[in-house]
Order: sequence, then structure tokens, then C-alpha cells
Amino acid sequence: MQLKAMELQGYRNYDSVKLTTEGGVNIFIGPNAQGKTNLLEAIHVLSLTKSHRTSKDKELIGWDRGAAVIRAEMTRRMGDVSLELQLSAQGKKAKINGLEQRKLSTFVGTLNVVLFAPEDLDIVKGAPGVRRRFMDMEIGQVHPGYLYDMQQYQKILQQRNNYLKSTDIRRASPEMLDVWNEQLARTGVKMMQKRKNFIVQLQKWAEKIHAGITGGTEHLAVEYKPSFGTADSMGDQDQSSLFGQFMIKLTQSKEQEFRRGTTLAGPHRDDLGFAINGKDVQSFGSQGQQRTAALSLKLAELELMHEEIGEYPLLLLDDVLSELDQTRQTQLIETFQSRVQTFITTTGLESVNMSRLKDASLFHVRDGQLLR
Ligand SMILES: Nc1ncnc2c1ncn2[C@@H]1O[C@H](COP(=O)(O)OP(=O)(O)OP(=O)(O)O)[C@@H](O)[C@H]1O
Repeated sequence: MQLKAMELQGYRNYDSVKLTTEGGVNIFIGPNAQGKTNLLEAIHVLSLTKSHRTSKDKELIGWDRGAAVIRAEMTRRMGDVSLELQLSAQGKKAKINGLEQRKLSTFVGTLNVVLFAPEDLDIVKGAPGVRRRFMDMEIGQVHPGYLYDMQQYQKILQQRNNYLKSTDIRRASPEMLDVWNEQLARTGVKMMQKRKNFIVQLQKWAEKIHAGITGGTEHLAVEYKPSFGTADSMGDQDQSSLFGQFMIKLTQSKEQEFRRGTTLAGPHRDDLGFAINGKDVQSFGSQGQQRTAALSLKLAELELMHEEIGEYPLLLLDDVLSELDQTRQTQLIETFQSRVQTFITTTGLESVNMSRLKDASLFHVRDGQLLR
């Protein structure tokens, strides 16, 4: 798929800007704090209706504006599509080809993206939240229903946590807790199964790509680690037995949960594990191995999405090339070159291996203005 044109109004530091983009590589260059990441973020928001940097939509609206609008013209395999997303204090309004969508879930995933930012290089070693976000962003685009389940889950979790915090176990209503447990487990199980399936699919690509980058010397394994039980034991289970396990876990943790005022099991505590040649990368991997594993995962994400939707998503590289050495940079560039429309932000071209990039379009970014 390809983004052909984009327009931003009142989005962060963009008052009003239009740009046309090329099918290959588009580079946004400029000093710090000029609006480069804001541009990639806008493309990401148009894909998922959510920012990768903040959960507060208000932050996306220009400080002196009441609303932000992102418009785009794009080409997909099935034809041309125009997208519009409006953000205001009243919420979000989304249009596809001028038609307002009653549900945001029908809008999500019309434009698909894979975003690679420096914090993704921490995906192996960083906090579990980074790994959960990685799963959620990809699954959400390909299975929009997942985002709905996720929202529901967050809502129930919040209410349940508030209750655990504000109530003493001796005065707690068992009926009330039962209702929340059931709702939490019902939506949680759906998320867990989608995460498990996603990781199984991703593993196939990641393993192959990682072996390619390391000349066949390293075998990368990615494992979904649910907050209770194991991914293997989830293998043949239907939703009802997983639901039963979740309910038991919640009942068993009741005393501890009241003591700590928080829910201790569920998808909000899931994680991923990585092993190279059978050894845990989080504990034993070198920094180089961790970075290569992160790169393999991102490239696997591109291939998996291609497999699932039949075309390549857009690749957004936010200041990440300068973080990769020449070998890994070359690997990345050669993967997307001529197949994937790519958007790169950078403060300077000296850190980018330009000799490998064919026909890149360059945009200078200065204080919310673009100059081609
Ligand atoms: N809601 C907003 N309204 C107006 N301006 C905003 C808003 N949010 C952020 N900004 C401005 O956007 C600029 C930051 O833009 P951005 O994060 O895209 O920087 P960047 O060019 O990617 O820089 P770096 O190279 O440091 O990552 C800052 O000047 C900030 O003040």
C-alpha cells in the first residue's frame, strides 16, 4: 500500500500543512523538536486512531486549537482510498471515502503501518510494557476487534482495581467481585488467544530473518508468556477451559490482591521471552544480539502483515537508523528497498547509509513547516 498525500490541520505543531509522498523512501530531516516525529505519529494515528507516544488524545491537538484533522489519500491493492480523522474534546470522527464510520474499529487498519523507534531496540531487554505494546499494535491493525476487547479489558481492570484499593477484604461484596472476575476473564481470554496465535506466526518469520542476518549461526525463538499457565498449555485449550483457569487464578489471588490493591493476573501482566540458541537473551544476550533480535522482530512484523493482508504496510522509522550499525542498517534498508513505502526521520544524513538508498525524497522540517 502507498500513502500518496497527507494533510494536517491543528495537529501538534502543524497549523496547516500538505505533502505529497513518493512510493519509495521519504526522509524527513531537521534539527530536534521541529515536528519530524509528529509527522510519523500522525500517520500512526491515522492507522490505529492512537498515538504510539501518548494515550491522551488531547496532546495531539495544537495548543491553540480546538480540533486536529489528519487527511490522507492512499492506494491499496483494492483501489484508492481517502481517510480522514478528526480529534477534538468531543472525541474522534473517522471517515473513509467521505463516509463517516459509526465505529472506529471499521476505520482501524485501512492504513497499515509498522513503526520502528529507538525504544523498540529495547524490546528484548526493556520493560514488559514495551513488549505488550508491540503485540497490541500489530494485532490491533489486522484484527480490529482486538482493540475493542483491549479497551473493554482496560475499563474493567480499572474498575476492579479501584474496588480492590478502596475496599477491605472483610467488607467486600463477593457478588460484585464475581461480576468483575467474570467480565475480566471473558475479555482477557480473547486477548490471550490472539496474542498466542500472533506470536506463533511471528516466530516463523523472526527465526528465518534472524538466521539470515547472523549467517545461520543464531536460532531465535520467541515465546508468549501469559501471566498464568504457559503458552504451550494454552495450545489445545478452548476458550472455556482457559476462562476457567483465569477464574481460578483470580480466586486464588484474592487475598493478595486486596492487600496490594491491584489485579495480579491477566493480559496486562503478559510478557514475551526470547532465546538465542536455547539461551535466554534477556539474561545472557549481548547488546548486539538483543538489537539484532529487535531488528528481526520488526522485519518479521512487516512480513507477517504482508502475509495476513496481502500487501506490505508502510514502514515508519523514527530516528532509528542512527542507532543501528552499518551491517544492521544495510539489512534493514535492503529488506524494505523497492517493496515497502518507508518514512524515515533523522537529524542528519551522515548517520544514514545513503549509498544503499535508491531514489529517496527529502523533506526539510522546520518548526511545523515542510520544504521539499
Ligand atoms: N499539542 C501540541 N501543540 C503544539 N506544539 C506541540 C504540541 N505537542 C508537541 N508540540 C511541539 O512539537 C515539537 C516536537 O516535535 P517532534 O517530537 O516531532 O520533534 P522531532 O522533530 O522529531 O525532534 P527530535 O529529533 O528531537 O525527535 C516541539 O517543539 C513541541 O513543542
